[in-house]
Amino acid sequence: MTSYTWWPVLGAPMEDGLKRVLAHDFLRGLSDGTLPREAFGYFVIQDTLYLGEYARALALLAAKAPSGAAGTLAAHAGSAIATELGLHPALLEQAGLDPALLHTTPKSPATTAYTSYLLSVCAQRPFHEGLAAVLPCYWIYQQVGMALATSGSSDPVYERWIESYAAPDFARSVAEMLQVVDDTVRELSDRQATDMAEHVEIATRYEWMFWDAAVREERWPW
Ligand SMILES: Cc1ncc(CN)c(N)n1
Repeated sequence: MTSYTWWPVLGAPMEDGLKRVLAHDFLRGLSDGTLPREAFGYFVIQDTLYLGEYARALALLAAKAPSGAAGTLAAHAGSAIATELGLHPALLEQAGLDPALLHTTPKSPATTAYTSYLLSVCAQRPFHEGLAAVLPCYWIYQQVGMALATSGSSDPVYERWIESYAAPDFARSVAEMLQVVDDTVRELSDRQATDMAEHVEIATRYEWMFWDAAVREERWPW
């Protein structure tokens, strides 16, 4: 990471967030197999809802991107849906949960907040700010996948989830996005780089909140 131009500018808020994420009960439970199936199912369903909006956010960014990055972002908007979403129904089934829940569950408060934030930044703010908002989504999941893969999980369903984020295919797509971030940061003023760092910090907090909502099985008050 240290070889990237963006790392000194954007690395600190994500590293801090990553420590908190790795210490969270959700990921500890995924790793040692104690995570309740209900919390995992809640996460997978909410993640499906999240990924649909996330793909839209990437498509909005693709439309604003400089020509060198537009193709990468447009391709990612498609692959976010194809690869990650492809896994979710199978994970639910393997976990003994009903995949039909994918079609009947509404977005939770945390999912609503995170996806609304991503969509508004990508639609209404300059390209570099939107890019900063989606960066933790890539970087944190890759780091989580690699960290958890060192010991794996005794639970085969959780192990399958971990493997998907420790896989070379995911690493390749993260590397593509990190390169886009690098090319972007090189062209920015200090003020613009600070704006990026603020979005990285907010999105990193949302990543933590997303796992936290799953453990609490967060619901709307009515
Ligand atoms: C909430 C969330 N953040 C990130 C990722 C990884 N694309 C994800 N699947 N879900």
